Amino acid sequence: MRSVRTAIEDVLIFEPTRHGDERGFFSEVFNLYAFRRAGLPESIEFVQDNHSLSAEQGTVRGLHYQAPPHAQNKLVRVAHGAILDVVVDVRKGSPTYGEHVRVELSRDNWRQVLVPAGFLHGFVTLAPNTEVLYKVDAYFSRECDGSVRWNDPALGIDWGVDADQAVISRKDREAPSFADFDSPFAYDR
Ligand SMILES: Cc1cn([C@H]2C[C@H](O)[C@@H](COP(=O)(O)OP(=O)(O)O[C@H]3O[C@@H](C)C(=O)[C@@H](O)[C@H]3O)O2)c(=O)[nH]c1=O
Repeated sequence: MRSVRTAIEDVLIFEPTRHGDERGFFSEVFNLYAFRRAGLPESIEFVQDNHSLSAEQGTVRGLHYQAPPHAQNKLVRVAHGAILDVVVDVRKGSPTYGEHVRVELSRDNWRQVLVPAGFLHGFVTLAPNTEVLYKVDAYFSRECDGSVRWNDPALGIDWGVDADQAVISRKDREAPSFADFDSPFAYDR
């Protein structure tokens, strides 16, 4: 399995092998040994699998984080459809604080992104009926669940969708601005 670095340290892209034949394909979408060899940190042990369906193209989910002590590393992939995945560094003191990477994940490119704790995460769907699956290494905590306004100009993210066209939850529409966000994460190097 290949892994690819991104412009932000610690945000990794994994490319598991897909074995195609006349029936379709087979793929080990997660193999702990192979992922460790490809760069998944030893400290990450996944405990929960999540799966979401977004019916409409142009659905935005994000930007989300879970604060300590329930901070989550996430390994994100797409089983059907496609997304533009967005990861924003909010580790205080990080040389890339406030910067983001965008990665297209799809049923066709079969890529996975590691979203480290200390990053905001969100995506916009690029196709109808897109199914996103991700592993997390801390259980969901409603109290530690937080969000930042997805299209805050201060973040300068090109989502490729206008605010009045995006399908978005009420919680995400009302999320605080980046200026009002006091990040609970620190850069620990
Ligand atoms: C995230 C989550 C939500 N829920 C519940 C809470 C709520 O009633 C319902 C829908 O939750 P949300 O609106 O937060 O779902 P959603 O907007 O899809 O939230 C997700 O967005 C992406 C971008 C992420 O990175 C995830 O970590 C998560 O924050 O599911 C759980 O039971 N467990 C979970 O782990």
